[in-house]
Amino acid sequence: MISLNRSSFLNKTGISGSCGSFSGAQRRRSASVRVVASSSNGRAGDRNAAVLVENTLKEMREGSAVIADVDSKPMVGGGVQDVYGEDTATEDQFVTPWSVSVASGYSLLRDPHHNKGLAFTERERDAHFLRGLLPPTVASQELQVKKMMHNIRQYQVPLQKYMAMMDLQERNEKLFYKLLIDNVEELLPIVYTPTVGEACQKYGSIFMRPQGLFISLKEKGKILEVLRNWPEKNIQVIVVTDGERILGLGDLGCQGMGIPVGKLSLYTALGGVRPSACLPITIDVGTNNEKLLNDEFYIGLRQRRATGQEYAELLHEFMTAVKQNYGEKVLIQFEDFANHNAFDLLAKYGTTHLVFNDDIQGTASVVLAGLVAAQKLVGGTLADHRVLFLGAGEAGTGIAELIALEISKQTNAPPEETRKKIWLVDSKGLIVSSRKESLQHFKKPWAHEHEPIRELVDAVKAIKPTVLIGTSGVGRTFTKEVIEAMASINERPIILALSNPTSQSECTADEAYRWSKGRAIFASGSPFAPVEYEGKVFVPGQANNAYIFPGFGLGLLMSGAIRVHDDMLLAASEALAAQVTQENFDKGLIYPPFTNIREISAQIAAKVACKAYELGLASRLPQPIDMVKCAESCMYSPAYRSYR
Ligand SMILES: O=C([O-])CC(=O)C(=O)O
Ligand SMILES: [Mg+2]
Repeated sequence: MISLNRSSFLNKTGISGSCGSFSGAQRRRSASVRVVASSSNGRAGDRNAAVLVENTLKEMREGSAVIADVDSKPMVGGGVQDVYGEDTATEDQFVTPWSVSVASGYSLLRDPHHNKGLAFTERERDAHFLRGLLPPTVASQELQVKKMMHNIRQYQVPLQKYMAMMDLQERNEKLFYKLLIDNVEELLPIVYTPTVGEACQKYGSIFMRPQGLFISLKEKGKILEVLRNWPEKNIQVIVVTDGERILGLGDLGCQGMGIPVGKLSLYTALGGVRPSACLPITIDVGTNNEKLLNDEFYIGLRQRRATGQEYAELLHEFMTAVKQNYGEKVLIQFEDFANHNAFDLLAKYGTTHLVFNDDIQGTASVVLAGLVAAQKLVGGTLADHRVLFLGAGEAGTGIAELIALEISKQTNAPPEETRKKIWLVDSKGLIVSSRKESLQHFKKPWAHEHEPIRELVDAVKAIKPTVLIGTSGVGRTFTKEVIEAMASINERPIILALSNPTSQSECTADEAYRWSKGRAIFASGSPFAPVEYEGKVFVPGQANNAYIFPGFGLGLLMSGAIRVHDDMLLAASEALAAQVTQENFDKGLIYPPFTNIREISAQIAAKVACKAYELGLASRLPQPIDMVKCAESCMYSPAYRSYR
């Protein structure tokens, strides 16, 4: 192992003085540079490492170094500048030495960011001390993909496929993303809903290696230190959960970690954000899930959930530490918090941090996109619709609000008026004004004048909605009677069963098509296979926020946005709706397939970034001329790089 202090670093590299391609900020920070090269084999390793350090520093000047913080492309800008976090660096990083690790030999094979397995070329095997550590054959990345897909398809049980994918992510990150990008439709249900839900339920017993950062009540007062234990310094997106409402599966405590990990792998695969810029975090304040508390394999704090001031203080320390450590342009995505915290956190930090709640805002944006697109199939405008929700939590009220906002924009009517087209049913029945006093604050705008109605089917008959949306988290609640009632009112009823995973879906695709006699325009949160009904094949759409958040986040990062604004959500919806082709409409689809998701994400990112500039919320100047090109050019590529 070799450590170079500042003077030998500068002497050896010749960086002092002109500083080559290093920027002013990097130069200032060079006082804290420590270059560490390690090898597994003692003195020979030291010699090898010295050579590597020389070479790497040379390559760093040329901008082509194989160093731990660099993925194939920097997020924005060029050369090595982003490696040093020029835009996200805070004063504090001046006193935190960061190190550039040069892995070689055995440690290179064990480093998931750089490992290529059998794809290391002969020259690379010589140059990086890999001789003998690999069998003789050299394989292409394409062959590796083929082999991995073959292996994954052998597994009958989805959870086994999930574990194989997680194992790959920990072993060879680029191959993991190549697999996911090239086989997105097949692998999305594995690394994401529905399988990720089962993985969270069984997280303790399938736990092998920790992923992400765990911040529990034990870390109170030390969260900044915990953040600094994470190896990557240039973080741009954090997905954080407290595990209280994981999909529609309820409180899974610390085992909710599967969700931030899964969401961030989509940030990279679907949105092109560098993996090293992504940080999954689970905040563990306990769990009220008795089964987990009594499970000997449970990995979290064995106590009931902290609430009130204790909860608020921990969250506040977290939010403060994130800003202090990563600056104000790090995107914090709240995921799968329970209603009572989700709305409060968004309101509390929406004005001081770059925060986005995927369940409230991401889901709203994807559903609005579907409804905008559906106008091509049903005719008319959004303002012609009456919408009924089953479920009045984050997703339900979030979607309702965004629809009302869009109709207001289209018609110039105030939201108080446009909200009247939208009705919600919760566990007590239709939300009506006579219930107003006892309602949680986020339900109050939806308490319209009407007599109380207990059952969903009666609400359908009374309200006569054109659109029925399930956000209840309770499976099989769109019964035959409910769907038949929708079909008797509408020629083409729009039915969205959004709860996840599949077990919690309000109805299946088969039920929606069969009970509506093939007339429903149907989409669901979790994927369903195509359905054959009376000799015709119906392909259900997937109304999942995965269409939105990766491109939305990319747009925020591209523009250096400092706050999220509702108009950006509307822009994302319009961009997504515009991607639905005539061919998709001909199949009854209101969403494009996931196969082209990276192009779709680039379009969404471009529109979101444009809106950020328009609203004066973008900090990255000058504004790019061609936003789509800019989005595409800063997307991460999973292709192997050549290590000279
Ligand atoms: O994760 C998903 O599939 C969608 C989502 O945010 C949720 O259901 O909470
Ligand atoms: Mg969610």
